[in-house]
Amino acid sequence: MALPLSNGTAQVLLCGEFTLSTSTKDRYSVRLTSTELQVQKTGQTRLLLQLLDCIGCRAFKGEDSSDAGAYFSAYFYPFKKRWMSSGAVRQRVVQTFRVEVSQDPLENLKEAEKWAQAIRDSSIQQLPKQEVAIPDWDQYTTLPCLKEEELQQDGDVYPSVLRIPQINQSLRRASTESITLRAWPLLVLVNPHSGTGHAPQLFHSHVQDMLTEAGAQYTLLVTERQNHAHELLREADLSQWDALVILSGDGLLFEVVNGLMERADWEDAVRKPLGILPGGSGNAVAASVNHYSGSQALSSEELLLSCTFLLCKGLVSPLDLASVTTASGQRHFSFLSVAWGFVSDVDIESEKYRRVGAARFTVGTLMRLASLRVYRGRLAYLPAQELPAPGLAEGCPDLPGRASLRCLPSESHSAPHTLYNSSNSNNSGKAPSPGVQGPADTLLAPLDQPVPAHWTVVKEERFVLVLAVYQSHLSQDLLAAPKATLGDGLLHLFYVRAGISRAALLRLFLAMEKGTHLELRCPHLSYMPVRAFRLEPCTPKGVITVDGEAVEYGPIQAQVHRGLGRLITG
Ligand SMILES: Nc1ncnc2c1ncn2[C@@H]1O[C@H](COP(=O)(O)OP(=O)(O)OP(=O)(O)O)[C@@H](O)[C@H]1O
Repeated sequence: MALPLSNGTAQVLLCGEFTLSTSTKDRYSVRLTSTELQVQKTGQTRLLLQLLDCIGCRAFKGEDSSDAGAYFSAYFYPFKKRWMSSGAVRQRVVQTFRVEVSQDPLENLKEAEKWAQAIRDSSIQQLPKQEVAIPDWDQYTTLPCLKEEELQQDGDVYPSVLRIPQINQSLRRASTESITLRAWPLLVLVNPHSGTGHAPQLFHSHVQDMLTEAGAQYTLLVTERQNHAHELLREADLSQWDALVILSGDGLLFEVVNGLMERADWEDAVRKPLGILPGGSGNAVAASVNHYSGSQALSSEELLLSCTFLLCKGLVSPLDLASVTTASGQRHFSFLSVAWGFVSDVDIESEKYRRVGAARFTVGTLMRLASLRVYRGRLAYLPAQELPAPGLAEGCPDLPGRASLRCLPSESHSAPHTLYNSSNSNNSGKAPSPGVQGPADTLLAPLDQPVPAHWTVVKEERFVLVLAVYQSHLSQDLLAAPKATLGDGLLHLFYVRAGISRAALLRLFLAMEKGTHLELRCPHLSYMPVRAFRLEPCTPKGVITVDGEAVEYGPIQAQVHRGLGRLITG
């Protein structure tokens, strides 16, 4: 029988009449279309639940053995107005129906399973459209370096005309694959030391039920020490998981990425989709993922719920990684930032205030402002406009489009599994020794040689901070690069020259909370999108951080590898 169209566009897939689990008295007419679940009690307004907001659906028998009926529950997380404050946040809505189409309990369960399967399949089709931003360089202007005479020593007087960075993005779309749904095995890594030390509790109170609702099968691993995840991911058999999920700050993600990049099979390993859930202090990548999804800025448990929802939807996007090399030849793979000066000092010095959570950065900022330092060094970069947008890194041919992790073809997940990959062990039984792996840095000259002639060398040598960031957020409260998008192949390079007043610097950071710092037209602030940069500190002591982790202090350089990794986003 051909089913009618529901509203002129969406095809009605299933129709039925059920009671609610809570009351078997009233009957509800339920229709599943390709975009929504419609629920109506006779004579009442129709309730419409968007499948875009649905993370899963399951069928089950009643607890009472004398109950012949079966049930299905669908889990939705629509945006709802906040109670007592502005804005809307996702909130859980569960619809449970009782199915009794026959006297036979098995028949009823079959019918409930048919509905649950159809709701799950249709929800997965309802992924947000896949969009990847490709910078249009004609529309892309940078904040120019000013001539010395344009600078005011106190930093509070700004020139009247300054070009502000703008990016007009042309959007390329790719279609979502759709293949039969299956349970998806995840490794969830939780850092009990991150943030205020409550990540394991957050997992149990907020995350695990949603993963179950989404049909995920997870292995939970609470890290026992620093570098535990790094060592594990360097050797683990990755074939048993569809994705690696990190409930922590950015530091544990850094361990995971670098563990994967130290494997002999790094090219495949780094393509394992990564999910990030905020359980740390800064939570920059989690805040960025929330931002890319179009949601308003959130923090704490609201951010966790939003990121868990996005994780459950399972949409995978390309993730740029920067290869960062230090003077001793160490190579780190970075997804977030390289910082020197004010930002890295605040990050590391505020470690002792960890117990106050994200507020540790505010305390650290105020303290460092009180004794503002100037750092001497040389900075050079390769402007992004110098090169066409780089192709994606070798080994990731099917991006930059986004695809649903939950629609990918089944891999074989043969049991039993150990955490370690036996094929990685040699005959002596020793773990393989880690080494520097990864794609060649074709844009960089060796650190002991001058930068290539076509690079731009910054004239100034006295800085308050140098910061390269490649996600929108530097922390959940700092929208540092509002135009940054996933897989844009750009390092967003900022530097603040010495001479800025404390008040002006504070204004910059306050404006950064809304992402409007470039609009302040501060003459001490420079910004440009680059593909590579080199920083050579002359100040003998200092802190350089990569993704918020302190690394060897001294000359350092980086180049972007577009779309080398993959991140689960919304
Ligand atoms: N079990 C553990 N015990 C101690 N340290 C750990 C453990 N597991 C991981 N770490 C380390 O804890 C440090 C802090 O973790 P992480 O960066 O994730 O949290 P955070 O600093 O609170 O958050 P953010 O980086 O977002 O500000 C990292 O250097 C990480 O390597």
